[in-house]
Amino acid sequence: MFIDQLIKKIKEKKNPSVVGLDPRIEFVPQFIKDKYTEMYKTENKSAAYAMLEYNKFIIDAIKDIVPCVKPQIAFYEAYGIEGLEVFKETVKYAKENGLLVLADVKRGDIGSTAKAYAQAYLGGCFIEVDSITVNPYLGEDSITPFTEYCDLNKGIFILAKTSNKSSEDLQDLISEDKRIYEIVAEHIKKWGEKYIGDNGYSSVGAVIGATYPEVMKRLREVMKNAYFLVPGYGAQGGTALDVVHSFNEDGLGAIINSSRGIIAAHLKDKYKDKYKDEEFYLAIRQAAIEMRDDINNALEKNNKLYY
Ligand SMILES: O=C(O)c1cc(=O)[nH]c(=O)n1[C@@H]1O[C@H](COP(=O)(O)O)[C@@H](O)[C@H]1O
Repeated sequence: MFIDQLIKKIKEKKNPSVVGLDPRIEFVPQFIKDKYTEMYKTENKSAAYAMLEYNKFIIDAIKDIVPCVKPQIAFYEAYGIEGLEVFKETVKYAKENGLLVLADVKRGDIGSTAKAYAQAYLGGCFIEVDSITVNPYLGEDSITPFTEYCDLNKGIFILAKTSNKSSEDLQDLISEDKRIYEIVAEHIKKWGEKYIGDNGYSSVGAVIGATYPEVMKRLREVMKNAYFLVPGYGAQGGTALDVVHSFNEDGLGAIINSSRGIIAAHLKDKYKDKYKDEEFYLAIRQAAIEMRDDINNALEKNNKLYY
């Protein structure tokens, strides 16, 4: 089961965090950009391949620290065909280096179309990843084509309560005395029941923003067996003390994402003067270690540290 593989990696690395590979050209150090500007005539191609090299530096710097990476496809789509090639190469490189890949693609469509999306990402027709993010608002027949792959060692994380401010517009509305996100959570629980692995967790997980710790507490009660993917730590203001609520008492149950907070660490004042341009990846490594320690310390304080 995907979820048991994820838990195994989390335990091996003693780290319940994931680095979001969400590259922006302005994050890429000049020495890499110069190399690709010389190599390729078109701006799109040179930018995309510069981002690939930057991603590879990041993967090399964090592969012994984190269990997985979460590339968000929008940052690759923005560079067209070359961007998509770079997405595929990034996934391939991460897998070759022993990392699980949670592709953030947020798919959701009518069943027949969802089947094609599932084929593309979980069936390997475009690229084979370990899990993807899914949008639940089209209901059960839009989810089944993805959950069917959970029998084949794949997983999904379904949006329950997103980290952005405007998630309140729809997700917090009340229907029959419940918030919409609570109703979604009940569905996620039901959809995941068939896919519970050896550790008691389902390969059908939920996305809950780090920016809503109170909601996290509530949804932890609703979905005991769901693994939570928790974005919003760092750049969006979520803290280790906030995300502690996403873990169960067994110290498992959540994986916390940070993208900009890690992959742009070399641009922060804190590290800028410490590392040369060519050593940018050392700042990224240090930021990933600090995030791991920050979360583990908070778990320990709350008697939830597993290892
Ligand atoms: O599904 C996600 O990963 C996601 C859900 C959500 O509610 N909020 C959220 O920020 N994300 C993604 O998580 C990442 C957060 O990036 P940073 O804010 O840079 O750490 C981005 O890739 C977002 O698209």
